[in-house]
Amino acid sequence: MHTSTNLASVRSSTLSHWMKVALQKGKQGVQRGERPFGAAIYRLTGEEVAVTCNTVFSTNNPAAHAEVNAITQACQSLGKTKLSDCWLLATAEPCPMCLSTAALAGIRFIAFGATQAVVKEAGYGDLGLTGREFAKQLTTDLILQGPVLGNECVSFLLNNRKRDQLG
Ligand SMILES: Nc1nc2[nH]cnc2c(=O)[nH]1
Repeated sequence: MHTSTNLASVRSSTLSHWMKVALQKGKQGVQRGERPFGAAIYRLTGEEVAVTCNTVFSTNNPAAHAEVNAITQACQSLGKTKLSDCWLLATAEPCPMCLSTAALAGIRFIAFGATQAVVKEAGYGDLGLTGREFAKQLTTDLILQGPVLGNECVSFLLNNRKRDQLG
């Protein structure tokens, strides 16, 4: 796992731009009553493949995290199950479930905004293992880069703290 170097040679300004798109989608989700998480998938060439938000509430599906939705949508849109030529952008550090899904899809490049500590502070699911800790256990080589657009992503989470008690 690498946390600072960008081996996929995408400019940090490009990552910030992609993160803004994910953040915007997360904000749209909040307006519809969803939890404050957005994600996006871009090809290394710069092509936008998927932009999604958390839909746990509207689908009654605890696995409908923004990142899992993005991976599902990207695979369906590209008609394949491997996304090894893609970046995954997530407004918050992906949880172990999302990282597992990304690894299964062959994703090697992930950028996140807010850390798991902020996710926890905002009252959202803490599995006791951060994405960064989990990534170290994976046998796949993963670049997990963050924070990207950290201040904006932290504010987004903290301004939308959990009010429900449903997990
Ligand atoms: N990264 C991330 N963490 C979450 N915790 C609860 N929902 C989510 C989500 O959609 N994404």
